[in-house]
Amino acid sequence: ESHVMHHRDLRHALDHAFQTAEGSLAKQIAINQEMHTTGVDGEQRRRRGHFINMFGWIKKLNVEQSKKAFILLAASKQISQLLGKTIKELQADPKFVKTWAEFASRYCKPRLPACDVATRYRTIDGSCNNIKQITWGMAERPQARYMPPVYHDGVGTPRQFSITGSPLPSARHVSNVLHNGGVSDLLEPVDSAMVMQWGQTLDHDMIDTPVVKGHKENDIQCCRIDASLRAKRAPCFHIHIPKGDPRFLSTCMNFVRSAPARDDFCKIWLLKMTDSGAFIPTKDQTSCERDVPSDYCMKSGDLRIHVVPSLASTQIMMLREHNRIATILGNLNTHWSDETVFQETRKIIAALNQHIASTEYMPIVLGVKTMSKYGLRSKPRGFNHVYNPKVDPTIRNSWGAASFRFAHSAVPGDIGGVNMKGIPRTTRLESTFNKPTMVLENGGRGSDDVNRWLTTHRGGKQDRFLEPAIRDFLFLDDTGQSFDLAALNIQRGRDHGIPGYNAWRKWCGLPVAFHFLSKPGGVVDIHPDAAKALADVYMHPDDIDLYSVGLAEMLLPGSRMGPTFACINARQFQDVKFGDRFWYENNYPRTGFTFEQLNEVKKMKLSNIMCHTQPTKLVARNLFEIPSKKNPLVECSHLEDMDLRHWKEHVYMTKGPYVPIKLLQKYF
Ligand code: HEM
Repeated sequence: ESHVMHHRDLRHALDHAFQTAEGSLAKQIAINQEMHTTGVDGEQRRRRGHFINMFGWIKKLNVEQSKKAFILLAASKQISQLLGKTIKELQADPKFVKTWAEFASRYCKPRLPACDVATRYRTIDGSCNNIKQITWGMAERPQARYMPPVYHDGVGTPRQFSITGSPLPSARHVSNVLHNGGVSDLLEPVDSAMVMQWGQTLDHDMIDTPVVKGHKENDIQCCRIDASLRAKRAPCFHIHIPKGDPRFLSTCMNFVRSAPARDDFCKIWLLKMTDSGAFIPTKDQTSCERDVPSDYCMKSGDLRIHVVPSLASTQIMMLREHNRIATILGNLNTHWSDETVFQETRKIIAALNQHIASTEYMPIVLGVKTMSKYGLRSKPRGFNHVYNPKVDPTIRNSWGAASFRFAHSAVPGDIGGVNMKGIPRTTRLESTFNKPTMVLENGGRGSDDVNRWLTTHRGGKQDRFLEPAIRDFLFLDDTGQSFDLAALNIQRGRDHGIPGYNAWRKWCGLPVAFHFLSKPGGVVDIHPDAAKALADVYMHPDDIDLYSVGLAEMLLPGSRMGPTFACINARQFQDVKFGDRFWYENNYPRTGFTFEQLNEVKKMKLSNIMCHTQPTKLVARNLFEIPSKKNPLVECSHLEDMDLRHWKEHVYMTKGPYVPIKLLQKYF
């Protein structure tokens, strides 16, 4: 009927919908202010809520965008109610879509950056990487999707029912049955804890600190009222805690935000550091807990740096490497401006990140076979020109909210340090959350001990179980309350509208499951024990939350994940690689490396960086595997190292005048 609806009536309805939405926003702001003063769920528990919220921090810049997004979502719900039509039906009506776009336009003019397409370097926010689609992969943009979302109401309420009609199990219940301890059916890995840690470091680089707890202006949404990105609706998204649960858990989870994405592996490693090589203090001293008077919260470019000492320690390693390289380049090229030294160094650090991810990290977690299938292997030498301007590198929410959280299972229950004499000590992980003490000991040299520990001790087993440190005691506070990371992940998936198991199996070209048995027609990639646990909590294989089932699948040989996670993770890395104009192996004279420079980058391993940045004399060549006969400790001086003399004012720095945009577009 809507297409026969009188134009004036439609305008009237839309007017009403937007006015109501503005009203709801005002109410929401009042609730938020209340939350801000009382903590997420009450005065006493303020601190724990504060830390979980840091994963959804609000930056001033995005508050306005967030408000607009809220209005768009509220208005789309209103109009759907007013006209008695589903969003899908409305989207199919061209007249409606046109009028909606007109009304929505004032809420969704994207703030587009001005691009200097001739620049040699990545922009800070990742914009203009793709010359035609300048926001692809840019920071602070909504996440994209591989598949349309699945919401209870088709707009934004998380899934609540099984396809059979009965209620979905509570996220905590799933966590209790599927992710709690138990004897693993998998082999003991030789992975060092650095595998786990590098994963988190990489992930935090690819998904910048989520800044908006609501979705931002989104041009797609404006034209199609596509609620694929969500707005914050209420202070709390409750996780039902089953009766008799042994833990005193918070039932309240902060809301999804459309986490911004970065297309590259490149964080701006701040140049400013303390004399002993740690991050300097930040102005905001509330982003960590200071147990010792000399502790301080660090300024690193990512608020989440304190979450575990091992994250801060690896970031410090990269900070020092940046400054080491910058010093050498500055001495080699005394006539370069500060900016040139900074940018050339930043370019090398980004390349090292991509190189280590592709040649050391991914072969372990994805496995070489999957990497080959998705074109993810770097060439041992020389260029490997892969850029394809049609590929959108934007982070997909199935990756951020589910599949790349796979390594939460490898988070060990202990964390520790190994001092210069090789003497180790360990602490329970839960006593270190958000505390910089371990890292800042000895003026920041505590991080060296942590890095030595990470590379010489095993990580947690990659299976479907999470350590109590994060499943029961995440962000434990004085009142004894905490979070369950597995439950958060499951709930987050529903919050993001991530479709269930079979939808992903189909998307990946894998057989779908009609029953819970580990035989044809069933959950063939799942061990019978795990399949039984799944059958205990879910009514139908279609319903299974992606995070849980991804962990439950048996690992592909030579990898740390099952076929469904491997498919989504590999696809995301593929998009990030092929959609990156600045991919380190690309053969572009202005923006890329010279042949010689690239080969220097390709000599490097994480062990080189470790040797450069801390007074460690002995390292294993492969820092992702604990030292063994096969992977013995060697002297740092025995490692092949990169020669930065190839960066002495090279022809590529001076060559060529400004290239007109038209020409460039043709060229790329
Ligand atoms: C070392 C201990 C770790 C802790 C304490 C930790 C904790 C957390 C927390 C609290 C969240 C937010 C949960 C939510 O509210 O949705 C999160 C998100 C996430 N974690 Fe972890 N994590 C750890 C390690 C890892 C590792 C090893 C990986 C992967 C290799 C990883 C990947 C992710 C990803 C991809 C997200 C989503 C990030 C976003 O959307 O911004 N984490 N983690």
